[in-house]
Amino acid sequence: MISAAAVRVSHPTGVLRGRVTLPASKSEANRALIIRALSGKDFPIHNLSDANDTQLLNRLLSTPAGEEVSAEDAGTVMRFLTAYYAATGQELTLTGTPRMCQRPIGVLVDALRQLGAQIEYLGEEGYPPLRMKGFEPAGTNQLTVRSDISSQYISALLMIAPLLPQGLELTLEGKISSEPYIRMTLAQMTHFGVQATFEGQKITVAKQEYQAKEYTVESDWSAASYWYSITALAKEADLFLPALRSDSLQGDSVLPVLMAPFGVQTQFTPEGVQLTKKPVQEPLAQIDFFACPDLAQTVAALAAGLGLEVEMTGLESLRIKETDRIAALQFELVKLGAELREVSPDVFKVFLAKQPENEPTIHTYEDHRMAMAFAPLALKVPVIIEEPKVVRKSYPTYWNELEKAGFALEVK
Ligand SMILES: O=C(O)C1=C[C@@H](OP(=O)(O)O)[C@@H](O)[C@H](O)C1
Ligand SMILES: C=C(OP(=O)(O)O)C(=O)O
Repeated sequence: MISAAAVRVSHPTGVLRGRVTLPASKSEANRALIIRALSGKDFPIHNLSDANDTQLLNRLLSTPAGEEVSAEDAGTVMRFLTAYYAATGQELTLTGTPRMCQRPIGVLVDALRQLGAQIEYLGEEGYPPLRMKGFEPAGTNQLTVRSDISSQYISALLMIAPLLPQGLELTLEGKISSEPYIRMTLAQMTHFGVQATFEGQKITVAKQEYQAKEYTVESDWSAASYWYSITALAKEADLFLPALRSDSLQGDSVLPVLMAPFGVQTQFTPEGVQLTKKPVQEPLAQIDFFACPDLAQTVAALAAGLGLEVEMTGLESLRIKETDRIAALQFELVKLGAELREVSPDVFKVFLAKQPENEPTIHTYEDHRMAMAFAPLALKVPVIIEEPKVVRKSYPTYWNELEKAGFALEVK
């Protein structure tokens, strides 16, 4: 099924009970893998994600790098490896899918060049592919970097910071987008014995050594969002999601608060969370995704499915992800009878526009989150999801889990 051109998804009863398996967080896993490689030490990383983004990075770090390395469509792999290969002075070409070569990397390359990395653009200035040509410390440890485009540049720089001759003093310029991911990076560095300070717009990391220490990756809250949406759209739902914690490092663990107005009750237990369907409350007037951009598609599709009009802000970074996610949402929501319109600069609103199509076919734009965010709508009308294999990026077992939860899947 995973290789089919499309899959028709429906749910005969609308009633869901039981236990769901989630992938481990690819964000946490990929940080642990980079830190382990930088430490030069060996230690176990438990619950490593089976997501392609993580499997790919693990493979690339555990075999000698060839002349050309592909980060495929994985943003963290591309950005974290750029800094890793720079700091370790490796000479090779780093590239990715055609879409990856449209995702900007100039902020990171500029910063690494200031530190002494020799990096050449092989295509368009500011974008992969990159030719990594070695590292000669430049004598500066003070950098100012824009923080309003992608937090992945900052995380990449922070992880190599303790290896630099004088550490790093990083001043963040502008709004700090996806900030919880920066805090996740610092928390994982602390776990491995590296101290840093983050005050206002300034992050300081002295030269230090990473310590070997076991690490257990938490389940992925971004993946959990699809089960929140399923719970909200179901007639009745009681679902258990294992290995999620209330003291999570992941910013997407804001879901219990975000999803309560949509009628999802979250109960934490020592083993994970129990989701229960409740009546929809007064929905939030406006939801800001600046700190949790990966939840935007889930919420936009859910609002359309529930027939709720919701204002969304903080969507700037969506244009440079796996696809232009704003454009993708605008094209696909129409099929569900909704419209995503920019009502003022940076404020988007899901409007209810017309009757939904009978059996909409959702195009997924090589974006895992388009497939996963729209499949839950099968609880309202059968939906056809194109290119279902896209889920392998972060949640390869997604379709099996839907089947276990009573969804009917028919390969097209
Ligand atoms: O650091 C990370 O693990 C991530 C940071 C976020 O990207 P941006 O910082 O580019 O918003 C997020 O969207 C992505 O899925 C994972
Ligand atoms: C944006 C994402 O990933 P990345 O930037 O790491 O490709 C994502 O998983 O939604």
